[in-house]
Parts: sequence; C-alpha cells; structure tokens
Amino acid sequence: MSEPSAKTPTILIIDDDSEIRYSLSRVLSSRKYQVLEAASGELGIAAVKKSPPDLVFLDIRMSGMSGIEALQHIRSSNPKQLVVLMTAFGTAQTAIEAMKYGAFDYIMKPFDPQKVLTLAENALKAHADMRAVGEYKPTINSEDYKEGIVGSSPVMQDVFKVIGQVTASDVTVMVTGESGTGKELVARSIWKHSHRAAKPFIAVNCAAIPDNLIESELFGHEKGSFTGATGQRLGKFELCDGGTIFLDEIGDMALATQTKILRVLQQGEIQRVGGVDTIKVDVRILAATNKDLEEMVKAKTFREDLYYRLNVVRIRMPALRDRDDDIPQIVDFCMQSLAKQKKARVSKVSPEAMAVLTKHRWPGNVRELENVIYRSAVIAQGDTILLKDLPQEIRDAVGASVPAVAASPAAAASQAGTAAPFPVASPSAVLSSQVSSAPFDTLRTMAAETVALAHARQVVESIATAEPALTVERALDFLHEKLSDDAETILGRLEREMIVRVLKAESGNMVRASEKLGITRATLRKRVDELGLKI
Ligand SMILES: Nc1ncnc2c1ncn2[C@@H]1O[C@H](COP(=O)(O)OP(=O)(O)OP(=O)(O)O)[C@@H](O)[C@H]1O
Repeated sequence: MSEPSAKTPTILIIDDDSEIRYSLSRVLSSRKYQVLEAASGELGIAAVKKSPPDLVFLDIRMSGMSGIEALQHIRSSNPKQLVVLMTAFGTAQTAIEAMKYGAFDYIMKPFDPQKVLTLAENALKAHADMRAVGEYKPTINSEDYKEGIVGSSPVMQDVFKVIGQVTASDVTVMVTGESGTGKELVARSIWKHSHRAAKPFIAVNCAAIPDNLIESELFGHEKGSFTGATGQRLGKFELCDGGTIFLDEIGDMALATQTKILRVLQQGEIQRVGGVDTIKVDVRILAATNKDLEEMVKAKTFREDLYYRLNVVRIRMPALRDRDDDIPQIVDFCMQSLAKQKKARVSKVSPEAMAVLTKHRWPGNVRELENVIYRSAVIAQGDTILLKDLPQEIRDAVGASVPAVAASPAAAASQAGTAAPFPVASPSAVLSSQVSSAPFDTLRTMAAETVALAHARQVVESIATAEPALTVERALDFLHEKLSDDAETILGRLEREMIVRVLKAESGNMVRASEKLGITRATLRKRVDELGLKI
C-alpha cells in the first residue's frame, strides 16, 4: 500500500471481494484519485489508523468483521472520517443502519460508474468544506443565557429592558409578535424574575382548547355541571393561586370567556362552571397574541375593556428577519444546547451555510431556525453544518445551490415507486417537498428521529409474516413493550406518527385532517408547529 500524496485525494476501498476492489478502483482511478485497497475490515481499520484517507468505500458484508462493525471502529477513532457503505442489499434496514452509524452515504452493487464518481466528488467536497471551516469562534457561550432568550440587537435590548421593568410589579403584560418569536419565553422570564417565582407559572394555549372546554379548563367545574363532569375539578386559575398565568393566543378566546377573564382582572375572583360560590384568586395575568387585537376590537370580536386591561404594558417581539444580526448567536446557542443534551455534536457552521441562514426570511421565526439547526445538526456528518446539510427549501429560498447528490438506491426506489420494505420516515421527511428531490437528506433525518420505531415496526412485521394468525392486540403489546424503553413518551410518538399519516392521507388539508384526528384545526396547527412538521 503506497503512502497518499498531499494533494491528490486518497480513497480507500475496503472489501473482501477482489473483483469489486478491482472494478471500483478502475472507476475511481479514471479521475485524479489515489486509490488504496484493503481486503478486510481489520486491514482497513489499520490503514485508516496509519494514514486517514479522504474517503473510504466500505463493504457491508464481509467475511470476518462486518462493514458496520468496521464503520463503528473507524468513526469512533476518527469521527470526521467520511465513509460510503457498499451493499448488495438495498433495504431500508441497511440504509438506516448505515446512516445511524455515521456513514456519509451508501451505494448499491452493482455500481453505476457515474454514480460512484459523483458520490466520491460530493463526499470529497464535503470533506474539503469541513476542513476549510477550520477555527470557528462561537458568538456566544450558552451558559450566559440561562433564560434561553438570545439576542443582542437593539430591539432585543429594548425587550430585555422592559422585562426588567415589569418584574417588580404585578402589572399585566401583553406580548405581541409573529408566531415563534419567543413570546412565551418572555412571559416565563418575567415570571422567573418576579416575586411570584416560587409560585406556579401556568401557560394556557387558548387556541388549542375548544370553546366548550376552555371555561372549565380555566375556572374549573362542579360535579354534574355538564355531561362528563363526573367530579369537581379545579381550574388553572385556582391551581395557579399566587402565581402567574400566561394566556397564549388570547385573540382566539371566545367573547363569553373574555368576560370572565375581565372579572378576574377587575375583581380577582372566579366562579367554577356550574358553581355558585365566588372564589378569590391572586394570579398575575400575562397574555400573548399574534393577532391584530386592535382590528379585532374594531370588529367587536375582542372586548375593548379587556383589551385595555391586558394592554397595560406591551412588549412587541420583533420578527427574526428584522434582527438578522442575532441569527449567528441563536445558531450557536442551538448547537451548544444540542451538545449539552448529547443529541448532536456539531459545533461549527460553514461560512456559506451561515450566509444562507442569515439571509433567509424565517417566516416561522426563531422556532423555524431552531428546527432547521436541529435537523441540519442531525444530518451533518462531522462537527460542522455545511451548506448541503441545510434543508433544500431554505437553500432554494435564498438561491443557494449545492451540487446534486448522486442518485442513491433509496432515491431510485422512491422515484420508481418501489417502497422500502416498511414505510418509515420522519414527519418532516414525509410531508416535505424534499422527499423526491433529496431522499438522502430525508433518510438521515429519518434515521435520527425514527430509528427505534422503525426497528420495532420491522420486527412486528416480520412476526406477522411468519405468523399470519398474529392479532393486532399482540402486535400492539409488542410495540408497547418496545416503545416503553424509549425516552420519548409512547403517546407522543404515536401522536406524531398519526398526525403525519392523516395529514399525508388528506394531502395536507388541515380541516379534513383535524376532523379525522378529532381535534380542532387550531390544535392541529399548534401541534404541527411544535413538532416541526412541514406541510
Ligand atoms: N430569542 C430567542 N433565543 C433563543 N431561542 C428562542 C428565542 N426566541 C424564541 N426561541 C425559541 O423558539 C421557540 C418558540 O418560542 P416561543 O414558544 O416562546 O414563541 P411564541 O412567540 O410564543 O410562539 P407562538 O406564537 O407560536 O406560541 C422556542 O423553542 C424558544 O425556545
């Protein structure tokens, strides 16, 4: 094995099949690559240790050490090493395994020489881009932002000042701004710094609770006050006594409920639904909306007296596009949070990717940016988010292009309509327009988000095939047992899965999907946003 030269990119082929090594080596040598070969996983690991090549092509099935095992060894000693797995078995299982253990991509035998070359080119470009980033100086240290509100733009400085001013009193505060600008964060910050910090903070999303339930939710109810009221129940105001209640999306509150909120503000008292007693409560009210309340007052859909009561102090949250200087700080904050939670280990962003992030208009504001960073961090292979790791729709929106990724087996399968053996996909993947154009991005997101569920489902399916008499109950029992071990709650994961499926079946129609799911459209909208689903 000859030593790699400094300039020519080196590619190591690890395969126990000499014919494959020969043919792949011929294809790659037709470009200016220096090709090295290793006939087993063990020899390959030794070669990488001796002198890390720019790229490794690694066979998944070898006698002796398997490709996945070799991949784990290689990536644990050199997390930045780019590896493309080669497989004769293009199942979703293989793809998930490959991406889970950090392969850059996978390619199916027999090889299409053009695809091999494009894949090598893309991988080497990613490698070069990562190296080019070099020293990266984070703009902030997340430890300094215990509140989680990041930003040093003048508009955000003003927000911080007002937060400071309103913490000393019990004044009602109205936080306005587009969705995802941090209204709830601000409300929490006011509470944390107030004399009520030791008492509860309860956030109520008025848009997510159906009109017929909101009063019971807020004020509680007496036994028998309506069908289903089988016992007495305390509402949020009573539960929050001494604390702070945050009425989010207050513009969605029905007029009848608005009247009762006014009573709390004026007299500090509530009445449970179906009750006759007046109950005194000591609760500070903070409210938020992304609606134009002034217009609603004019249209008489929002009570004017309540509007003035709530609007004693107004904090206007700026849209992210109006403070794009804060974007690098928020990006660094998100990456550091991910590292702290051990969810991803990216710590850098390439200048090209950062340029796109700062140029994008961010209609979903910080929530959207946060989701994009989380998604890109999962997709990124090394410690750096590169331009190619950003979602295609973000790149397209600012007109930034990256070379097309070689058509992968997964791409071929999805385009030909030959579905993977089991239909696993992340919500964003299923619903995103990227599905057909960038299936590999999709696959990486998918590998991170749903790998456990995918495994469970595949096992259930294989049991069902082997045992046609398998009942749904038994399959569910099995899934339950499997899912119980996972960090995310079972219902949370099932809810996510169901929302994705129903939205897909209804072609993204929110009204029809919410009817099928048995929730309001507003609740569905909120869950879609919270789960970061793209529709
Ligand atoms: N300045 C910020 N720095 C860091 N993270 C932020 C900032 N602003 C918002 N976020 C994050 O963005 C997400 C959305 O924030 P939040 O829920 O407070 O927004 P919102 O305006 O209340 O949204 P909605 O109107 O949809 O309820 C949260 O995950 C929050 O942590």
